[in-house]
Formats: sequence, C-alpha cells, structure tokens
Amino acid sequence: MNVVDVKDLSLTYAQRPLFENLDFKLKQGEWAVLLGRSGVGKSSLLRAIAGLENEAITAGSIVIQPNFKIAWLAQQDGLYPWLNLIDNVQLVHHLNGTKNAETREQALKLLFQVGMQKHLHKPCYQLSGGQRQRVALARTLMQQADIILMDEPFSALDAVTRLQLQDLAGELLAEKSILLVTHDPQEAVRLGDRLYILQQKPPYLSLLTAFHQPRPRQWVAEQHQLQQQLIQQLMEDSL
Ligand SMILES: Nc1ncnc2c1ncn2[C@@H]1O[C@H](COP(=O)(O)OP(=O)(O)OP(=O)(O)O)[C@@H](O)[C@H]1O
Repeated sequence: MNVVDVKDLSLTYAQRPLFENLDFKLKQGEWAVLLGRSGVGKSSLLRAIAGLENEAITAGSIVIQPNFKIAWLAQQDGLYPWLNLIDNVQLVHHLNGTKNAETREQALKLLFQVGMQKHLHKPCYQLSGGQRQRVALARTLMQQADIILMDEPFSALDAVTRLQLQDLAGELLAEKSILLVTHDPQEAVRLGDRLYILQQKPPYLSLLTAFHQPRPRQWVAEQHQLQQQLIQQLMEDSL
C-alpha cells in the first residue's frame, strides 16, 4: 500500500519552476532515501508532502493515505530552551493544554528509550547536539505518526554520534514509513530500502537502487562500492 503518492507534481517559486511532472511513491513501512545536490529541491519536496507548499504547487497531486499522520524530524532539533526535557517531548500536549500524568509518563518512557535517563534534570542548553537530537527523536515518537519526513536529521553530528543515532532511529522507527533526505551516502546505504536521486536539468527523480537486507546495514565492501557510485553520480549532476 502506498502511504504517499505524488503524481505529476510541479512546484514553482516566484514563477520559476523548481521541478515538473515529478512522481514518487512511498510504501507503507518502507524507508526511502532522497539524495541530490544542494538546492535541487529535496526539502521543498518534503515540505510539499507535509502540506506546507500548497501555494507553490502548480500542477499534479499529493495523496496521503487517509488517517495517516505525518511527523517531521529536521537537522535543527527545534527544542524550546525554556522548557524542560519532558515538556519538550510532550510539546504538542504542553501547547494545547492536554498534558497530564499519562502524557508525562509516556514522554518519560520515550526519553528512557532514547537513552536520556541520566540527563532528565538538565536544561536543553546543557545538552550536546547528539543528546538534543535524541530528545527530538523522542518528541517525534511521541506524535505517534505513521509517516516521518526526515530532513538531514543527523547531518550536524560527529561521525560516531551520527552512527549511534542512525542505529537508534532505525530501531525505534523500524515500522514507520520514512522519507529521509540526506547528503551522506553512507547514511543512505545504511538506512534506505530505496535510494532516489533528485537531479536537475531537467529535474527528475530516479531510483538508484533498492535493498532487501534489514536496516541499519553493517559496513561491508559491497556497500563501500555503492557509496562511491553515489558520490560519483552526485558529482556528475552539475547544477
Ligand atoms: N519559499 C521559497 N521561495 C522561493 N524559493 C525557494 C523557497 N524555498 C526554496 N526555494 C528555492 O528552491 C530551491 C530548492 O530549495 P530546497 O531547500 O528544496 O533545496 P535542497 O535540495 O533541500 O537543498 P539543501 O540540500 O541545500 O538543503 C533553492 O534554490 C531555494 O532557494
């Protein structure tokens, strides 16, 4: 079953088309990874799927499976520094006045799941980038979404923390339908079930490869080769 179905999509900013006639499908439970040079339109596609670019859509359609909820995990963790970690995780409930003992308990459980139990008393500004992103992941989980749009969520982290967060997300979001934008070919190969590249001139989306092994994949020579191919392909796309 497709949970996202993008058909013939054209997106135009200030009368300048960004892409036209774009097709993309996300299957339930699949992790699709989107690669592409900077400025090609990856984040715009994510925003369009999230319903945030309706005014820029000049043709085509985006159909989300009815009753499927969408959440967003971005590079900027978006934590509110004046809130404690538990309230950051139960942010939606905090903002709309529905937080209670149950939502607090849920938030606490998620903070344990993402390994933040030793830091619960700390204000956000005392956390490292990786720890903040763990809290952001807990907040995403709290939303109980079916589809998660991830826009370079680990790109600001050091190499080891990035691998740890990829593993954690891979474990905790295993059953979700994911569209992940990344510039990191290694991340793409570790996490993606299908790898797409968005290329310019003319802009089009092509499927590079599909994996059937469980994720996150361990590092083997074959994947190293694929990573090289991805870099090559990205280099060939001269914007
Ligand atoms: N709201 C907007 N109005 C006008 N132009 C925009 C708007 N949003 C994005 N753009 C332009 O559209 C193009 C694609 O931007 P987008 O952020 O989608 O690219 P990207 O592939 O995600 O880039 P990066 O990898 O650097 O994040 C860029 O040239 C950007 O300046």
